Amino acid sequence: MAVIPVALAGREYDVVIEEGLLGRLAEAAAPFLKGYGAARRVPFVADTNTQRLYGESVAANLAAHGLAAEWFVVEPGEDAKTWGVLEKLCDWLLAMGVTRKDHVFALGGGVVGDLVGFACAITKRGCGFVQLPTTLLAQVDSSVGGKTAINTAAGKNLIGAFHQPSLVLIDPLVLATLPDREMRAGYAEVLKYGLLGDAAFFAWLEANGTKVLARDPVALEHAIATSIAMKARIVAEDERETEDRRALLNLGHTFGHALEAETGFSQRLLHGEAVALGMVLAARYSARRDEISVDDAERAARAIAASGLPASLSALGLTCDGAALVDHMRHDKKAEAATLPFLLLRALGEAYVARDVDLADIAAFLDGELAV
Ligand SMILES: O=C(O)C(=O)C[C@@H](O)[C@H](O)[C@H](O)COP(=O)(O)O
Repeated sequence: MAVIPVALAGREYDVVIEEGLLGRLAEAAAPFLKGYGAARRVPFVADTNTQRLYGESVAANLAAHGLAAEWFVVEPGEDAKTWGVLEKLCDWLLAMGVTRKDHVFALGGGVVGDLVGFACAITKRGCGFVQLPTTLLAQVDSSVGGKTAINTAAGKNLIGAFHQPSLVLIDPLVLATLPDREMRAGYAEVLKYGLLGDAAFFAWLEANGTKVLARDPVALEHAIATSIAMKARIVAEDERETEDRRALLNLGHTFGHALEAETGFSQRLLHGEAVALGMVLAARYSARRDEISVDDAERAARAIAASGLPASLSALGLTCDGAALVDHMRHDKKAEAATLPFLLLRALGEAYVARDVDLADIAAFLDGELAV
């Protein structure tokens, strides 16, 4: 078991990692479970998969404590992060009578967590929520740190708010049923922590990545806890991404979000896969600027490819050119009046924010990568 505090003054919360936590939800989340009305209803949001897999056991555990789980269920996938679904969810929370002192439970991956977090940020101007992440990506990344959002036609996560959860409960056992492709997509974010800030962890992942992907309990818990410890530290230092610190967590995302936009946020490229390819591009672009060696860039690409993640832009079969991808990047939330900051590498294990990147050069670089 590991407990990692996210040290935000006055709003500190814990991330608890322990096998079997979901089956003991009523005990683990006791301070945040109140229940409305005579039936003592508790609002849960899930997707059809997580509701089918865990709905019954969660409801039984709550029932044993005199509480009744009420469900708002969305379709799996990014289509749930839309205005339409958000509106229905907020109306449902209002109809349930949720107050600012209450907590909504988000049982699912990053899509459910981001959607619920944003709904809770704006319902009654802010009610509480508890993250119960069921994918590796949500466990190591999106459930922690309070970035909540929906997507719009203009791009990914462009409408949202910073709204921290009150508790994050991570049960690594739920990953047993996660499809391998989703597991690999989450593993991309684990590799990200090594690449951006911890060379020793990156080397450990090169040696132990197969065990993590095979859900070896010891390797998996180490990977999750190390990832979250870094994220918690960075979020506590720069909660709202104003000081070039939290932006480091965006390594691979500027390229990645552009690829997701170009592929229509579809199953063709999952978020973690786009980030993996984005990190390869960030590493290669860093080598193009002579900031890391070509050998190091290819070492990063090999670690990504060895995990079964996409490491070649040309293999995606896109029909667009580099300029079209750069157009998607112009919507990046990191964009400033005169420049678009890029997350690049000074070393494997040391990312930094570059403000001197010429977008025409990025387009030319991407044309080269599309053609290789
Ligand atoms: O928590 C953060 O900060 C991150 O940037 C983590 C990312 O991995 C995550 O995908 C985040 O939601 C992306 O943020 P965005 O600001 O680029 O939408």
